Amino acid sequence: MGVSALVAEEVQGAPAQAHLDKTTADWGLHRLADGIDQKDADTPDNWIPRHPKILRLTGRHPLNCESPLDLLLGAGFVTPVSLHLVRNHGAVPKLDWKTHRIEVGGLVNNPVSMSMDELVKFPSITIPVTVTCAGNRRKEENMIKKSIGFNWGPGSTSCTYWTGVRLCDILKHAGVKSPDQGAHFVCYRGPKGELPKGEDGSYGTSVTLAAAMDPSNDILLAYKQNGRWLTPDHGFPVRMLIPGYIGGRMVKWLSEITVTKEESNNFYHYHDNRVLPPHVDAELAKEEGWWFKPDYIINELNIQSAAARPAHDEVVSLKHNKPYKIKGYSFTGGGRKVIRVEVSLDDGSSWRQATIHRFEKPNPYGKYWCWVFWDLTVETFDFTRCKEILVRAWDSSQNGQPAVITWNVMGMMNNCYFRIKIHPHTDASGNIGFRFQHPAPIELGKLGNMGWREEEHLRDEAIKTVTTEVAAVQAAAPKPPGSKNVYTMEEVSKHTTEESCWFIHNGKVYDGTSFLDDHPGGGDSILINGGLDATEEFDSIHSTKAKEMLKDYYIGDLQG
Ligand code: HEM
Repeated sequence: MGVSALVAEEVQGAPAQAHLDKTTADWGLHRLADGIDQKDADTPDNWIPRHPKILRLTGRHPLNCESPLDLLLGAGFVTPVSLHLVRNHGAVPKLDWKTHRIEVGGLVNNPVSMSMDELVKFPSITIPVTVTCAGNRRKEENMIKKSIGFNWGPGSTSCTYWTGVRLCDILKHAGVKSPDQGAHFVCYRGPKGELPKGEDGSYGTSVTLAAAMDPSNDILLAYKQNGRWLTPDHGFPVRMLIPGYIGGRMVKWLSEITVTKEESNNFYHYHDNRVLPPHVDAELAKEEGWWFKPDYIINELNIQSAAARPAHDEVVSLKHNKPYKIKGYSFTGGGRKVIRVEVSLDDGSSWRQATIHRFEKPNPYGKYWCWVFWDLTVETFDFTRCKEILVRAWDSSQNGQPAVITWNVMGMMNNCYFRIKIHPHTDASGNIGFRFQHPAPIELGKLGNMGWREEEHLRDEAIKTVTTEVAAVQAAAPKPPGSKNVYTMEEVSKHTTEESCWFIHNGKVYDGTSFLDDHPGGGDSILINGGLDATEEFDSIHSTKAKEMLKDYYIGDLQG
């Protein structure tokens, strides 16, 4: 069976409902995306159906997306696969069920090369798991200072059923050696040559052998999501699934598992998914070897909560005092339980307890893998007495959320209080009420408004611009059209190939040709912007360091 046949296949019956309250999942919603989005048309992913409403966070390619909060939570406890967040570092590999193999080796007595047909013969389990990118809510951090990661909103979390074979069963089958015999880690990776960096261009990482062998952790080689074979974006034909861990450890397109003495030496294991102290920027991290200090790795998710209602830019009338339901999600990591969600309408002086809606039962070892939804009913007049809605949660280890952000260079694990500002609002007919403003939503509000952290950021940036860039621009004499380094749009649009690839950023023309092979985001992401204005896409993705690098590729200005 080829990829397209598998993707198009009908639901194979809903998965076992062992951990689910049957009334909560609307299986009718769980259809896959059924068409090629025009945004993918001229990218290497032009064979993958994707939902038109996903929010693309790194332009058209590679796909990194989350869904608008309203749509995500509106879909219920189980997220439709087409709305599930996607984190791709490059083009999606085109793999075939029939030829794909998983090699299991290293410190094992019987190395195994396993086909997919062989893998699915092992006993499997089906469990609901919330998968979250460690960069969830990174945009809020980036508004304080740009990290090296692109903007994620609060929607980079999703919950689906996953079906797969336990990693511990596969390791036992291969005759895994014991810690006494030097076995301490399980390393695993996707296909070689997939990504621009690292020795073999694969995305790989590791977990401890102790975690891998513990059946209470439910670590799976997953091959189905919501009852269907995986889609290409989610790792077809098989991926690692580690409940309660950050998404970055759940390697897709799983190709090799190796039991080792040391943790993974893959480039992405060290240079991704770390929380470094706030004084460490990208340069210092490299200079002082911070990427290799073992204490800064992140595995288990931290306690998190966010509100979907009131939505960003939602307006509530004050004509009558009415009940209003504030609602959102919360999750935590490591199998812990979310035990408390609290809302403050008085700047944190007092906290009201929200009602938690829990849809899963713990696994047989008492561990929880899924988000909860919560709500709290207040009265609209309550909003007259406050400027902000604050939300925070607690888990069963008494971990709470901090009030403020601690910035880190990768912009990861931001779980500060979710803060929604409340502004007085008068509509066109003179009715008074309130408008709500989220911190840093990915899409603009209906009224065209941005988040409050973005507004603060823009104010800071504007001050910097006035003092530096504008002064420099004013000092430079304007160049007449047709002179050596002023280009028309028509001229720029001719440079779209590997031999000559130009693009525009903020009215300046850049020649990215010589950087195609070395670009950390892959040559394709620059190529598909060849001849175009890439300002918006470039700014949403890149760090300050990357922006500084641009000047090396500057060749002139755009006419006008
Ligand atoms: C010569 C121009 C460019 C330079 C110097 C450059 C530099 C970089 C650098 C240093 C990174 C690593 C992350 C960071 O430090 O921000 C990166 C990542 C990336 N860049 Fe560029 N870039 C260029 C052009 C572009 C263009 C035009 C696009 C498309 C709009 C693009 C898309 C990406 C993507 C998708 C990533 C990967 C993000 C991820 O997966 O984390 N780049 N680039």
